[in-house]
Amino acid sequence: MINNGNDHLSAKATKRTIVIATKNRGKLLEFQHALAGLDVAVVSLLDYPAIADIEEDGDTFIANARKKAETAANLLGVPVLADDSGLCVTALGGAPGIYSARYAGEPANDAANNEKLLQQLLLQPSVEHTVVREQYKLLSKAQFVCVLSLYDPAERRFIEAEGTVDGYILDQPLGTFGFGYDPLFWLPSLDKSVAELTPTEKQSISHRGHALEKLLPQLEKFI
Ligand SMILES: O=P(O)(O)OP(=O)(O)OP(=O)(O)OC[C@H]1O[C@@H](n2cnc3c(O)ncnc32)[C@H](O)[C@@H]1O
Ligand SMILES: [Mg+2]
Repeated sequence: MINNGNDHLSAKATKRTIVIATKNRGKLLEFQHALAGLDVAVVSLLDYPAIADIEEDGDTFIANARKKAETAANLLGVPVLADDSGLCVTALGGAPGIYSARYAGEPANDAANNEKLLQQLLLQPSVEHTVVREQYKLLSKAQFVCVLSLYDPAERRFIEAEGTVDGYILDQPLGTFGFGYDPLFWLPSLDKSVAELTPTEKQSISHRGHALEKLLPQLEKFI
């Protein structure tokens, strides 16, 4: 158990608590929403300021998810779940991918990332221009990817799941819900952007929702 001098914080890492190795408030809200029915406190690394930022220097989503989960779990002495996710845009050869959070540089900034994404796409000669809702254009196919990894320090093992969702990149933001690239991600199956979905709707269709659904049967024994 980490000794950060705050007993009330250490006390959070007990039974009926799940720690998510994230500092992203948007992700945290989604986990809290998805796990609300389990009567479990969902806390994040924002609750443990003594834990330094974990460098995401892996080449893959899975490597980064494992590193975040294992590092935090070993420090806290409890199982920890990590999420490494991102946006892969076909016309950009899969970019920003694992670099999605800091696409426009440090510190991470959703608005700047979205602006950079549109700039990069508009430089591409191959961009598609299907029009939706009369004034929105679709610029490229894209996929959101989410890899979840839970590390259990007692058994020294990982449990993992991946989820994806396919869509298109819009030429301008649409909708106010969610976080990150949600206002630029169009779902043809719903005729909506991800940022137009309620938390429940996003969970039912998103990369994170799909990954969590797969992981849940194994996750329940840790919470
Ligand atoms: O590493 P942590 O602390 O969890 O937070 P992070 O924001 O750095 O998270 P990642 O390293 O996994 O990078 C994921 C980025 O991909 C984007 N992203 C992932 N899931 C998304 C979603 O559901 N909606 C919109 N953008 C998303 C968004 O820009 C995230 O910052
Ligand atoms: Mg990150």
